[in-house]
Amino acid sequence: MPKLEKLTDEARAFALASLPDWSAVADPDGIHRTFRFADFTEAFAFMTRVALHAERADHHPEWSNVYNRVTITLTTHDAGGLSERDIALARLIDGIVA
Ligand SMILES: C[C@H](O)[C@H](O)[C@H]1CNC2=NC(N)=NC(=O)C2=N1
Repeated sequence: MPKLEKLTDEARAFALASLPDWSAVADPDGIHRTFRFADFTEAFAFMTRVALHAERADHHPEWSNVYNRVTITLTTHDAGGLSERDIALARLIDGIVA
């Protein structure tokens, strides 16, 4: 399982450079991405896939859904900020929508 500690500034910059569709957010300290789908069914199917992975990894997104739009913030509550677990989940999510 990826490490729980908050990423150093250097590790954070390195990770974000490889996740061009995600942007850093300050409160909570994490990363953010908005997804748009054809309709609610597509959006919810995506959320279901992410949810199953999140539960398996015991690492869960902060997210909301309005019709075909899903907004996700990834942050590690137990670390008080961005950790490798968020980076791993972001990569997994990118893989799902790719
Ligand atoms: C007890 C359980 O392992 C923890 O509460 C997990 C659950 N999911 C989590 N998800 C996220 N995003 N951050 C956490 O710190 C976290 N902790």
